Amino acid sequence: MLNPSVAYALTDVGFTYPGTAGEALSINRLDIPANRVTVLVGPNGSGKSTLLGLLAFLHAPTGGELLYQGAPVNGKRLRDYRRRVGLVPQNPYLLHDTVAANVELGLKLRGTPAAKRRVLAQSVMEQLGLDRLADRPARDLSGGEGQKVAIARALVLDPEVLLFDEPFTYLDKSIVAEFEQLVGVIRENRSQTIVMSSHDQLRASALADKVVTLFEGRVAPSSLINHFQGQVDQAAQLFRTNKINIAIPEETSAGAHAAVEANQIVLSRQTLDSSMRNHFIGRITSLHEQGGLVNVTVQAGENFQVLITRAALRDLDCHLGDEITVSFKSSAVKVF
Ligand SMILES: Nc1ncnc2c1ncn2[C@@H]1O[C@H](COP(=O)(O)OP(=O)(O)OP(=O)(O)O)[C@@H](O)[C@H]1O
Repeated sequence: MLNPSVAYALTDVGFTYPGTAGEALSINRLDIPANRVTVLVGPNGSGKSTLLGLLAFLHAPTGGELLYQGAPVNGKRLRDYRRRVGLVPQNPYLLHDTVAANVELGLKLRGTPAAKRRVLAQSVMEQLGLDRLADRPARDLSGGEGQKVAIARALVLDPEVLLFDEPFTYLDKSIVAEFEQLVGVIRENRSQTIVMSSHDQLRASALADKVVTLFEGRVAPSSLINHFQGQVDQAAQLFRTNKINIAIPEETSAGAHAAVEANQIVLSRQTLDSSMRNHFIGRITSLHEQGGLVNVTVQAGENFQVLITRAALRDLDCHLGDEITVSFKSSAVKVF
């Protein structure tokens, strides 16, 4: 049944690049909410660009079912669907022409009259601070400016979905702030579906209504901010990395990866007397502000990243290099 709050629904979706042996993507179940911001995070090669390619209808899944607004997407109608979304790729292709001509490109291909094209492009260029560059050859632009042109080219078509592949890669700090503002406005208006990929999990989380973590082509059960490799010792109910042993939920049987959300970890000066089964004593190796919270890195055998409020940090009265205990429940550990 059509659920208007879901833009894309994926069931058992697989994708294999032609001529390759293994699946680049294998997703059991994933909904992308409509008119919300979804961020895809995950390490290099985890499948973010491949998934964006499916959501942009560049290619059809090689297995499973992809529904867009409740309708199944198949190879035949990909071109029609493609017109409804705007993809800004990691390395956008720019024409040997002016910035304005590049921004107008999609409109031109759709047969929009020249006068209307100019008005629409002008408005988007102003919004992105590109208007002063309108007559410059696009090929002479910096990486960040080129990325902005590609963003403008997608925005000007007013698509139902905007897809951004690693928008932070080339953007310098001030442009990132502008981009975040733009996404914030679209998010508040609830007028378009946005899906973007990012390496920067914490920055992306601050922008997102939903964060999807990909790992080896699959959707991971947790973010990978605290991600450890090792193996399960089921008898001892432990996940053993080669540095520490982490208490895990009873029912866990196998998995070579364990992850704990940064906000599930508690910091304390002394080891807490609590029901939490995981306690590791370590030292603070970095402290920095992140989206109104403080990101504390603790080296306690493994590196742990913990997000706490500024008030909590003040109460703890801890500083760089101090000894500190990280604690979390076994139920906070996701093994996969
Ligand atoms: N055109 C292609 N042909 C064959 N294999 C590909 C192709 N593009 C990607 N792959 C493979 O598919 C897997 C997923 O790659 P993808 O580019 O989707 O990951 P990603 O998460 O976007 O990575 P990155 O963060 O490095 O951009 C990788 O194993 C990659 O080598």
